[in-house]
Amino acid sequence: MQFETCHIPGLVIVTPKVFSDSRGFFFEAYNRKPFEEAGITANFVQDNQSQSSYGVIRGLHFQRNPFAQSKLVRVLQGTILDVGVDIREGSPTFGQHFSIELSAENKKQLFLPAGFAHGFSVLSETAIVAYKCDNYYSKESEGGIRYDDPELAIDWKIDPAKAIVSGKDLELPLLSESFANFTY
Ligand SMILES: Cc1cn([C@H]2C[C@H](O)[C@@H](COP(=O)(O)OP(=O)(O)O[C@H]3O[C@@H](C)C(=O)[C@@H](O)[C@H]3O)O2)c(=O)[nH]c1=O
Repeated sequence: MQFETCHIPGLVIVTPKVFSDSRGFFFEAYNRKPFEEAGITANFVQDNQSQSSYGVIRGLHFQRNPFAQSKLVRVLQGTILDVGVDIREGSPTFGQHFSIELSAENKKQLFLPAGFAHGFSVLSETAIVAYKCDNYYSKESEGGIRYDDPELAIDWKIDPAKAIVSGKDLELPLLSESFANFTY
């Protein structure tokens, strides 16, 4: 299992060790010990799974305290562009985002600690996404940011005319509306 960091502290790219043989392959998607050794001590309590077709963008979502969630995201089928936006108050990288292609083929996972807004776009015909969360779903604690906030300028790598976004997500506020007190 390989753990890599990126330009935003806290985000971790996890690449499993894959054992291939004549039957197919095997890998450990999660094992508490190496994750803890890599500094990921999240106590996962909920597993989610969604299926989406090409052009779907889900996000950008987060939950407020006391239900803020760390997430470990992977793809069971297809390819997505997974995106994390730093919304940690006082963070030097506040408002910056990181994106990475996660696919059933590359088997990469993205760990996002609490304090990140999360979203993904579907780059393949369909995609099944699975993610572990270390806090329970709480409708009352849900928050979000517009996926097409010009300030974030996220390239979702899909034709904007083909974007499929839920009515709920289209009504999300901009980063500057949610975090009005923050100055760059
Ligand atoms: C997230 C969630 C939703 N639901 C319900 C609420 C709603 O009726 C239905 C669909 O919810 P949503 O439209 O919010 O689903 P979705 O847009 O897929 O929401 C997810 O997006 C990705 C990007 C995340 O990071 C997740 O944390 C989550 O916010 O499922 C649960 O019962 N439990 C959950 O944990």
